[in-house]
Amino acid sequence: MDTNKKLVAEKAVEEIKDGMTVGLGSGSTVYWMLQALGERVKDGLEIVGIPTSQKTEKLAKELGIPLADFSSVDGIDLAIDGADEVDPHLNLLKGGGGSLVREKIVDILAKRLIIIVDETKVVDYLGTFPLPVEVVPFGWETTSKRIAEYGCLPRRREQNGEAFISDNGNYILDCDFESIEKPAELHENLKMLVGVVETGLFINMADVVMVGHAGMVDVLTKA
Ligand SMILES: O=C(CO)[C@H](O)[C@H](O)COP(=O)(O)O
Repeated sequence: MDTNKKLVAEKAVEEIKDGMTVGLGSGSTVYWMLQALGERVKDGLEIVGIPTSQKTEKLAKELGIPLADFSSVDGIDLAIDGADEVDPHLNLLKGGGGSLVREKIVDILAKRLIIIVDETKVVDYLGTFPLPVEVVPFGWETTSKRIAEYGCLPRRREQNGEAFISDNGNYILDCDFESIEKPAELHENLKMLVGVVETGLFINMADVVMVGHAGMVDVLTKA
């Protein structure tokens, strides 16, 4: 399985050129992207990265990938990120690693967003993977009940028996919808709820999805 993740990650890194400011996504597929990018930087590639999570920041530093101060960059040329699900319209469900807010802030700024996944992530409808929704801790039980009215079962994410805390100091509710037929509408409705910071639905954001399967890479582009 990791062979496909590595393959697709290496293919995406070929798109990075000298002088670019690059959004660095999060997750186990992005791990391979960072490894390949670290090698290219060692060979002289000159780029700066904007990490989307503390984990990515730490790994990028270890690999010698130069990072920019986000507040000082004019724009992002290219972002490369993973996803938990991709639908036929290239809408995404993300946040399995809990980094959805920073990922969305960085990915939305990028002139081009490349998503790297293996074939297990490609679905007809989003929602088999529970939708991560980041909420502020204050009054989270109330927020959770209001989210549930949209037809899901929200569960607060736990780690080592404690509430999982995002890089932004918030909780993540994993919301089991089973199937999301209208992701754009659902995203807009959930965003309207006070207490919701962001949802893991990335609508109309990806320009390219690279899918690794059976030792090959399929490139899906927006119709
Ligand atoms: O959204 C994410 C983290 O918040 C990741 O991109 C997503 O979970 C995919 O991760 P992986 O490549 O490990 O399957």
